Amino acid sequence: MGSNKVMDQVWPLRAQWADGELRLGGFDVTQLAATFGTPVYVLDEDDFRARCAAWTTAFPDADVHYGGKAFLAPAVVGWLRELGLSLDVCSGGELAVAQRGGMPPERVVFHGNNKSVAEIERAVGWGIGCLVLDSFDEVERVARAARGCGIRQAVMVRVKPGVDAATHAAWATGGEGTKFGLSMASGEAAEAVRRVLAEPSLELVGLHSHIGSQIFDLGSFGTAAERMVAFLRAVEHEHGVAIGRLDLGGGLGVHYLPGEKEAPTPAQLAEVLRAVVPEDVQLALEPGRSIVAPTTVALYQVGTVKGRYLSVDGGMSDNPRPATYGSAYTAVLASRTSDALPADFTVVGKHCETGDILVDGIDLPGDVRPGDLIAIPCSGAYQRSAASNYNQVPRPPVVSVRDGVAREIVRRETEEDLLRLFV
Ligand SMILES: Cc1ncc(COP(=O)(O)O)c(C=O)c1O
Ligand SMILES: N[C@@H](CCCC[NH3+])C(=O)O
Repeated sequence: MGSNKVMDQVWPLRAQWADGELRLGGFDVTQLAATFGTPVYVLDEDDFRARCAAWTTAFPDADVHYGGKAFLAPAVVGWLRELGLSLDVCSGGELAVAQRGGMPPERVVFHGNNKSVAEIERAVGWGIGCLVLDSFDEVERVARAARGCGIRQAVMVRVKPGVDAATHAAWATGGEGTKFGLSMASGEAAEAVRRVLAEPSLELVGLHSHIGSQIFDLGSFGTAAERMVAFLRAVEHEHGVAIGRLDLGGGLGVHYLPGEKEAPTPAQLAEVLRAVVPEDVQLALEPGRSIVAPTTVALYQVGTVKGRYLSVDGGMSDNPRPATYGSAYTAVLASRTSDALPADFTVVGKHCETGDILVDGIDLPGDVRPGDLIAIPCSGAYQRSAASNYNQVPRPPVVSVRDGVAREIVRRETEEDLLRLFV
């Protein structure tokens, strides 16, 4: 067990193996577990900041909107604000977190295929930077809300570019079959543009596409960009207007397992897009997973060891990804070293389903025992943000570590929190 087991891209940049245990942001995992309990999500704030900087450096002239759905908290909003990033939200709840975190409204973009009238009115009334229109219904609804506020609302139209990028079917959003956006091929998107331009209370500032999430093939981003640029030029030609902005969404993939070849970087994506997007078009991007996933490690305590089953104190309620999508993770014994021969374990949670598996088949020291801490890296995206209270299990906290300070940015949920919902 050497330090090399935390040198892989799946770990936060400053994860170390020191004095026989895993250290995150300068804190031993046993210390973090003693202070905050387990399960706990530990987020390395410096790593988060460095990954944001990698995007803004790779795209110095673009607007980088962090995809808040991956993981959002008011503290995160504060970091984004400081770092000059903007924010993409897709619900009233995410909007509320943006507001709590003090994000200026003009730096927020609101997505979603079914924003409620109340959400639209709230966003417009707040002075939100932009709404991304996803249907003809929304063209009318947002126009009405803007008229009601006596303003002209900046909007984009979400377009299906017809790009089927290689990823899990549930995360692919660029093809004709998706529920998101309006079809370029069928003429629906062009019709939406016409309707927007006919509404005096709407200002068409750009076009938007997002081809999906966890995508490694840069060529797919390039193809989508080419189609969107061609569409943008066609719209400009048809209507004699300049559409200054192209938002190409998020979706850059990360690796969850050690030893895989390096994931594509923002700089590599920038190279591909620079070759396609003309200089007079302002680019916007919406990375979520690629910023936050590798910054965070999930820490669990082993409760029971039964044959190959290693049961920990969390599970599918705090990380639904393996049970939902069959997503693969790695895990390490984090609280001590061991010379015991490795054995093949299945790390399972405490929920009442056989499918409540966190890591399906992993070599861990054969003497792993109750009380040990297990760390699962690359746990920052779509885990705590997608957590549930299945089996009335309270959701774990998120602790950020930086500069010798470890603090809860999302506190642990309590049973009182759960009981407060019942009438
Ligand atoms: C519109 C939009 N933008 C950005 C994102 C963020 O994607 P990712 O976390 O894969 O970067 C998503 C989620 O897939 C999305 O739906
Ligand atoms: N929830 C998915 C990603 C969804 C992408 C959101 N638009 C995941 O866990 O990877």
